[in-house]
Amino acid sequence: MTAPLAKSTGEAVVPPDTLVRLESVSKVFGKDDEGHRALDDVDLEIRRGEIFAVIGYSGAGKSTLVRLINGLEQTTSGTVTVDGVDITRLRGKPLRAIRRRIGMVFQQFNLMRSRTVFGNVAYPLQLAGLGRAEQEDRVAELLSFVGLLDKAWTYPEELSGGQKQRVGIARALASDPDLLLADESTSALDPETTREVLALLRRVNEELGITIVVITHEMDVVRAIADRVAVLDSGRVVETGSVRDILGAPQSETTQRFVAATVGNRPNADRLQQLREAYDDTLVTVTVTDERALGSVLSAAARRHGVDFEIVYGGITDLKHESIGSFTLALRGPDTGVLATVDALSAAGTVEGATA
Ligand SMILES: Nc1ncnc2c1ncn2[C@@H]1O[C@H](COP(=O)(O)OP(=O)(O)OP(=O)(O)O)[C@@H](O)[C@H]1O
Repeated sequence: MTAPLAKSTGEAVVPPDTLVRLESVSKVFGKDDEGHRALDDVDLEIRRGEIFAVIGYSGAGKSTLVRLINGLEQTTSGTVTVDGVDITRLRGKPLRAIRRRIGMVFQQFNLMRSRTVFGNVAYPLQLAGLGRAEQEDRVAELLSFVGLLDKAWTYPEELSGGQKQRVGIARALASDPDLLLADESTSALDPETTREVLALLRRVNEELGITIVVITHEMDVVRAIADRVAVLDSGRVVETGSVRDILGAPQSETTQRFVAATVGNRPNADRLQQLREAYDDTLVTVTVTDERALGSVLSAAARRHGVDFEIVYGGITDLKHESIGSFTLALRGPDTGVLATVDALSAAGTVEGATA
């Protein structure tokens, strides 16, 4: 089963590897001057083949963003382009054609209780007018992909939350979408089931080549699955970049809060103050993607500069394909040696907070 990506219309001015682009998008609910600005001047670019996460607290505008991408809502200003087609003012048949190429996965699964698993997954195929035999083949293919072939004749209420979500994913894949929008798709699940569903979404991305937009309020989800992430705060994108960069060196206060809640390897301001009081030495926090490089810098520092070190805080965080380590070090030794060590650490990673 493959999901061939439809070709762009050719009229597009967007780069060919961009599947979704939002340009200066604002969405105001209610009257313009006294209305509520759910999204405010948002620019985003989602590339073909990636898993892109949008993270934000409740009310940040995440669901509104999803509804704009799948054409359920229209922008107040700005444009949304999907595969080269500006969908901002599309209506009727052309809009439906684009929407068929976008699959949706929901937090509450949205399965029909009166239909079996088969009936739920077959539903979009029925709507598309496929014959019974074709429906059966396709549903069998989809259910074996999500590991639920043996549950075809079961009703949703007999399934666990994780199984329900796997049915939801199978149904979303039924029409061979180019893009899957997963709106808080693991928020109703326990941690173990969350891991299973995220692993399935990764297979959807890697084996079927489907671009995925993951909407979440949990940095753990971003960390486990995404390539890039945008941080949404009160309707604005406050930071966007690779997961590695965002987790390694979060810039905005909102991002720092998300990262601190998940990663736990960077001291917060209070903890840093306690460490400063407890250690007379130079304290630095160094973030690296190659822990071995850090090890060799530190052993060279001891040898060449007579600088001793102690790890006073830190740890390693696993990302999708790599890991990042963040370590707060107390460096002690001659001033010139400590400075030379900080320089060498800067070459191995990102160094922050050198305090004498
Ligand atoms: N149809 C609507 N009419 C009026 N206000 C709306 C509408 N939809 C959303 N809003 C408001 O827009 C803001 C953003 O809502 P949205 O649902 O997009 O946020 P969210 O980040 O998805 O939050 P949550 O995680 O709680 O679902 C909220 O203040 C919300 O109350």
